[in-house]
Amino acid sequence: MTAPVGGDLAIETRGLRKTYRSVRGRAVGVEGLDLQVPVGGVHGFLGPNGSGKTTTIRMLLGLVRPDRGTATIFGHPVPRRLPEVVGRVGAIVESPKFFPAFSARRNLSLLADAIGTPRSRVDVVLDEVGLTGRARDRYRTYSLGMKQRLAIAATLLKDPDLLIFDEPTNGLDPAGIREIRRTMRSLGDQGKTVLVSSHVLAEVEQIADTVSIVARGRLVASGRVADLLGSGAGSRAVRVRVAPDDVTIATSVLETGGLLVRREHGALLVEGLDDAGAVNRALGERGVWAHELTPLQPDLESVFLGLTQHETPGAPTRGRRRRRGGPPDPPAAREQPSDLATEVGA
Ligand SMILES: Nc1ncnc2c1ncn2[C@@H]1O[C@H](COP(=O)(O)OP(=O)(O)OP(=O)(O)O)[C@@H](O)[C@H]1O
Repeated sequence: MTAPVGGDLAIETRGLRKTYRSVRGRAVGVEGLDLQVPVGGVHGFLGPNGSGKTTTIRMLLGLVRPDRGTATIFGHPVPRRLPEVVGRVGAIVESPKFFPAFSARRNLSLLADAIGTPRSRVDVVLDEVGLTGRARDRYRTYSLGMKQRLAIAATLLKDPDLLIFDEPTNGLDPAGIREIRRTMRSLGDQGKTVLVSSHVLAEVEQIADTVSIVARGRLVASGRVADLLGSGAGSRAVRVRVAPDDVTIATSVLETGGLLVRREHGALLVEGLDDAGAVNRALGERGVWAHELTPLQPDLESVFLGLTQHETPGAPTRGRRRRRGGPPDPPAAREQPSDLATEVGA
């Protein structure tokens, strides 16, 4: 198991389970989920489509009743004691409704009145999400990204300590995604806790301090992003450059040594090694000298794929299984550092 994320927890679930009625009996939404979200910073809640992220968030917010298990927000059991803590929580689960013909400022002012928040907060939150310059324009003229930022602004009106965003960048273009990311990071830097669900790893990798990875309703890994990426544990792939005339012999030497070699942009991507020095040695023994030998760090995407791709229904969720047949797994998927084979769900 990775090192505990430590300190107080904004969210904790234990053995959380939710099934839905389906034509084929009961479908599992969440299966015994143990989740720990530390106070402060951005926590990525990651998993493929249908892995139970939305169901979990809906249970935390009292929108869906769990079959079993417990959940707390800032130590308050939810949904039972949700009223005690709801003032500290802002969430976007579905697209909120705004009046299309009203400006952002007018929409937020109405909302501030409705929830009993001073109107002075409106300009603060518009600034927070970078909408000050467009605050007087009608909502219907906004891009999708701006609409989503306004939704975030609405959740910030009551200055919550915990923000829960379910796939907030869905459908946005790269500029919109960047804006939302920037906003979430800034909230995390202010000491707020941001739980952001996503199935797009690359997005979360850049802003999350800690992550939980779920597959088929269960936790398969959690911890600090740096730990999950195996920092200090070494990389199991290297990029090798040799003289163009040596590419064929270098490929043959390395493949004979049991390594997987791919050509990529004029370089060789070598996978399946325990020690990058072995590549150098093997080449040197055949009189081939590398111009470049760069260990490659696995990214969160490959960690995620390694942990979630091979989950099969009813299978245990600890560790990973190798695919039968087919090409070898990518480096991070094939050989995770031991702290990746976390058993937080255990
Ligand atoms: N209201 C419902 N009725 C029946 N099954 C449901 C319902 N809501 C969710 N499910 C099922 O529960 C499982 C988990 O769904 P959920 O939406 O929580 O996953 P998710 O990780 O949020 O997925 P996505 O990234 O696609 O939003 C899926 O198999 C889904 O089909």
